[in-house]
Amino acid sequence: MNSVADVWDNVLSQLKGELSETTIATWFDELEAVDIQGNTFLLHCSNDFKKGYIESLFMKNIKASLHDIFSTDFEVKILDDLDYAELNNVRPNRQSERFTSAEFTFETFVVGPSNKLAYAASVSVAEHPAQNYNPLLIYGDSGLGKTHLIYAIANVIRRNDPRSKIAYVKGDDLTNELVDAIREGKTAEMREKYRQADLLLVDDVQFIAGKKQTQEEFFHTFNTLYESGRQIVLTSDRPPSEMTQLEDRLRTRFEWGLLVDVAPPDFETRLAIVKNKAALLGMELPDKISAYIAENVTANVRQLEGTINKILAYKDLLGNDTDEETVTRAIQDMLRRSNEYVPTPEAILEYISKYYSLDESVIRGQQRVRDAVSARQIAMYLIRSMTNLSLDEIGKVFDNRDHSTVLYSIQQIEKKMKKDASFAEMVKEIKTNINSKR
Ligand SMILES: Nc1ncnc2c1ncn2[C@@H]1O[C@H](COP(=O)(O)OP(=O)(O)OP(=O)(O)O)[C@@H](O)[C@H]1O
Repeated sequence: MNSVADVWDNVLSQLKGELSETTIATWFDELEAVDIQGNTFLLHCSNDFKKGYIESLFMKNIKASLHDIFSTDFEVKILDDLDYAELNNVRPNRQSERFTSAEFTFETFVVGPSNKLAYAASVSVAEHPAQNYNPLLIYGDSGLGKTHLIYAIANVIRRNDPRSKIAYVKGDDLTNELVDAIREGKTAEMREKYRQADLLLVDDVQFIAGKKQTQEEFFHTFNTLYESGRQIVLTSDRPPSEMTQLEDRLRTRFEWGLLVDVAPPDFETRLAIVKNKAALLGMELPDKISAYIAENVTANVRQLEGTINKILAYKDLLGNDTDEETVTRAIQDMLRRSNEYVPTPEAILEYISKYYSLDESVIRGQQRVRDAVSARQIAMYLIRSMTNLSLDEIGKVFDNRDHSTVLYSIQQIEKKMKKDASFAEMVKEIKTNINSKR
């Protein structure tokens, strides 16, 4: 099942077992599936009369079918034209909010030897777009501030010219978006969106490598923007020379402008980041404690942030001061997570298949029997939380499902774990057992 529309097709075929063909043809013909948001399935119907009729007579049937498909309860909401238009308008605004957020700015970015070149290049691009470095490509390991810097660029450009069109996309989403656009016959709209941008930001561009059609589209978008003097900023986890599956014509273009790397911060920078983050959270950390954190959490800034968030949570939960014991506990938690054994998706599937006594092919496949659905969702959740696979890559493991189906499954498990302690315990136990197989 690959999209909301596929889910809806499934619901309709289930309803055929309960309602007559005429009923379905008469009342359901103007309904279209729009989205799944959390546990709410959104439909749209322009005809108010039919909408009201379905709401009063058939909601139970729709909910029951969704329950059969996903083994969980759903709310169903039918949007009228006004709601529907609102839903579509809200989305673009959300993205632009990130560019005006005070969180990811140059002011909140701590500069040190490991990132000063990337910082200086970003400031230059923000102040003089498409003049000095086009494209700008920032590369480096995860959690070292690449996304922070491109948001900061967008922030300045938006501030200097509130009308500037900024397009932001993640490399893996670009492929998904293209697939959807092709399916819905909307490639022209998609092109328009990116080729009109004054500033194009592509985060984790390495994900387009090896994707033939995405690279083809991106090549033309790149050329259009570049030739008309618009700024392009890319981030990736490696330099273009190491993107083995990237087409040469893109590789050379990525290298036209400036390549800058971000490296793990040194002790002084880590210390400054710890102090900054703590201050932003309104927490006072004794110098000794800040230094202790900076000495022990060294891999990346995301871990430093995670440690500070944990200390804050312990303080809120336990009401204790930031003594060395609390901090050590928070750091150990962080480090344990980062040193964890990383199982392969195959190892996770193998364990779940035994646990549920289900054939692996059933878990990977499309069958919707109850156990298979739960086993599949748990497997997706565990692969996401125990490996570094992207949603897209996980989808491939499960019969080429798309990333939104994977995301949906993961959210279901997260919600169920929050609501149901014994279920959470069971998932934890499966995880521990997989970990113990190292
Ligand atoms: N030098 C820095 N100063 C302040 N905060 C930083 C710095 N570097 C990173 N951060 C913070 O660390 C977190 C992770 O950074 P970010 O998301 O930018 O990493 P990334 O390099 O894009 O990683 P990924 O490749 O995984 O997306 C963010 O909350 C960011 O604000």
